Parts: sequence; C-alpha cells; structure tokens
Amino acid sequence: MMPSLMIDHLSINLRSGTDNLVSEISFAIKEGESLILLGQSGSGKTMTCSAVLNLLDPKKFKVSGSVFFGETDLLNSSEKQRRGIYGNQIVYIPQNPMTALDPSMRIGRQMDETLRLHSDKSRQQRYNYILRLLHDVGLDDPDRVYRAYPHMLSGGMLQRVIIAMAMMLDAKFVLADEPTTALDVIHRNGIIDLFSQMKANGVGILMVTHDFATALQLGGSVLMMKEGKIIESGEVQSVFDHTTEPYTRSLIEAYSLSCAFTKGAES
Ligand SMILES: Nc1ncnc2c1ncn2[C@@H]1O[C@H](COP(=O)(O)OP(=O)(O)OP(=O)(O)O)[C@@H](O)[C@H]1O
Repeated sequence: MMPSLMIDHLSINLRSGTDNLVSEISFAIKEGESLILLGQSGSGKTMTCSAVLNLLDPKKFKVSGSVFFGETDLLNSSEKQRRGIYGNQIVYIPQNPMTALDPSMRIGRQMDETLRLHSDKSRQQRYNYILRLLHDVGLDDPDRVYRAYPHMLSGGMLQRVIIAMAMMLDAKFVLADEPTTALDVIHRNGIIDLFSQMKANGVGILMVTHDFATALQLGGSVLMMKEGKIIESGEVQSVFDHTTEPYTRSLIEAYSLSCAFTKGAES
C-alpha cells in the first residue's frame, strides 16, 4: 500500500542563520497507522509538522527534502492542490483547538457549511448527520454543542468537535500537535480512544507529544527527536521497554515520576 505521507530527508533552516532546526528527517505513515514524534520542548516537533502542513514562511525558512501525500509533492504543490488536501484529506488538530475554529460562528453552522460543500445531503440530513457525529465523539448534549460558539466549550470538547469534523470529511490523515497536553487523565484517555478508532477506520495519524503516556496509549511507531534530529525510532512499547538512550530514559523517567505522583495523590 502507498504510504499516505512520506517525508524524505526533511531539513529546515532559518534563512538568517546556519543552524539546522530540523536535520534530515525521514519517515512514512500508511493508512491506518500511527507515528508519534516525541521529544522535549524545542526538539523540532512543531517545525516538522509545520513543514508537512506547508505553513513555514519561505522568506524566513529554507526547507529541503520532500514531503509527499500520496502522489502529491506537498512542498511544491499549487495553491489549488493544497486547498483540496489541507482541511479535507489532511486535518490538523492544533495545540489550541480554538485557533482551528471561527470564534464568531456557532459550531453547528461551521460544520454545516463545510459539509454542504462536500456532500449533496439536504439541510435536515446534514443536521442529523452532524448531531450523530458529535454524539459519536462523546459529546453528551450534541444539540447544545451544535448551537454553541467555540468560546462556550472546553478545550477537550473543542478537540472532539475537530475530530468530528475530520470524521465528517472522511479525512485520510490527521495530524495532531500535543492533543492531550491540556487534558486530565480521564479526558486524555477519551481523546486517545478516538484517535485509536480513527486509526482502526484506516486514518493515518501523526501525533506530536512530549508525553510517553500518550505515546504508549496510542501505540504504533515512535521517533525520538532531540535538537532537530531523530535519535531513536521503533515500536513505542519496544522503545519504552528496551531503550538505552539517556535522552529517551529521561523522558520515560519523567513519565514514571508523574505516574507515581498521580498514584500518590489518589491514595
Ligand atoms: N518562528 C520561529 N523562528 C525561529 N526559530 C524558531 C521558530 N519556531 C521555532 N524555532 C526554533 O526551532 C527549533 C524547534 O522548535 P519546535 O517549535 O519545532 O520545537 P518543539 O519540539 O515543537 O517544542 P514544543 O514542544 O515546545 O512545541 C527550536 O530551536 C526553536 O527555538
């Protein structure tokens, strides 16, 4: 099967400097697979995502290597090709989900307008479908969410709304930047379950996190990033069990400490 997303020798430099912010990164994700970029703050995770999403200002950054989505060369694609891919086939869930939504428009209207462009369903059919999706992503009162403005919902609820939008568009690929950072354990589990469901439905997932717990829960492959480079890679449980890299160990220890702390607080 063709990988949905293939990154080959991706490097990112500031045009004003010589340091590589990201150095020679390569990976591929097929439909129904997940890959996690894991590393401390400043390791280059968000830069890598921004290159995949074509968000880096070419006046400021020099990007080399290639990023392919199926047959499309994303770094050299036309505006028209990009419009057909981003927000449709590739859905981005940003760290702050509020930024992905229009603050002045009710959630239901935003979803309805998007759906209207992508389907020939009637108004009533669209309403019923959107309500079912909001229910399926675990929002208890879908009609209230439909009528709410984004600022009326919590971060976790907004993330669910964006996941519902990805499902609505039948996205092939979801890219999520730190989707669990602002959530408590219960909400984190719920969100990861939704990502696992999408994976089971054939969606490819690229997730950025600094949290080993999230990586272990989602499973799949992990790339350990440090100072813009991949220093270790493999199946996440196997890296967790067998790593000898001091950097990876330090992130695992941070995770173990937070588990011990949570257990201590519970007892
Ligand atoms: N807009 C920018 N201009 C210049 N350098 C930047 C910019 N954004 C990030 N960098 C630099 O690029 C490197 C990688 O940063 P990046 O944001 O990708 O890290 P990260 O792993 O995503 O960290 P975090 O978890 O804090 O988001 C860092 O050295 C950072 O200082």
